[in-house]
Amino acid sequence: MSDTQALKRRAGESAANLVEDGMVVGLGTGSTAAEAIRALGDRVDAGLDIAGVPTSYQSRELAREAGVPLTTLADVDTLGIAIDGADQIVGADLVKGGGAAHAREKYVDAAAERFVVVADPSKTASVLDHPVPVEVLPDAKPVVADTVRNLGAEPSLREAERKDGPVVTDNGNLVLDCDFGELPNPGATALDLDAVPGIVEHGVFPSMADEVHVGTEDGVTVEYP
Ligand SMILES: O=C[C@H](O)[C@H](O)[C@H](O)COP(=O)(O)O
Repeated sequence: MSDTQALKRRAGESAANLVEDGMVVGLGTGSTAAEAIRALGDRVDAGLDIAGVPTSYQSRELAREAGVPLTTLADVDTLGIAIDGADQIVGADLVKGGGAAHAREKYVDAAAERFVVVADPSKTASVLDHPVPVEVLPDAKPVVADTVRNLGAEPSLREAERKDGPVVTDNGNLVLDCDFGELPNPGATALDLDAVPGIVEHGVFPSMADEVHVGTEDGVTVEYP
């Protein structure tokens, strides 16, 4: 395991330890959330009684492998906690969607009573400036690209690494990575993008994190932004 992955594991285990018997847990996507899912699987093996709501194909398959029972939002009354990674973190503001899972992540993370972000130290910053992943309906790509240019961003279609052509999300859509430079007011950028027809969801998660667990060489730092 790389040094960075070991830090992600620390963060994931720390968040997984917050989960209590009887809880429904939102299962985030990505290499850090994966560590939390594996740690939850170990706790289920030891007798913890929970159900997980996956946010992607990846998190569903990983939860199955780890032995975490699964459910859906439609089948539960409350979601006690969601554990998810992030591409960049400034206080409670996040940019997410490096794995193109941000649409499902956003409604699951928002539905949780407690949204816990897990990360390695490279994810924390003093200002958000990560390109914003924007999931678009395929036919809407040209008009959404024009609109985000008018909003001041440079969009680029996310290409797949191991297939010819673009990334297609779990929902059958495309992703435009939109470089706005700095995002001094993430809430305003989120509202701008919310209003664009053809956008399914974007990766600005303003004021959403309740807790941030960062794995470090010495342990885990926990912030309550
Ligand atoms: O779409 C993917 C998600 O938003 C991930 O949670 C995010 O990209 C962070 O992933 P990782 O923990 O692998 O850096």
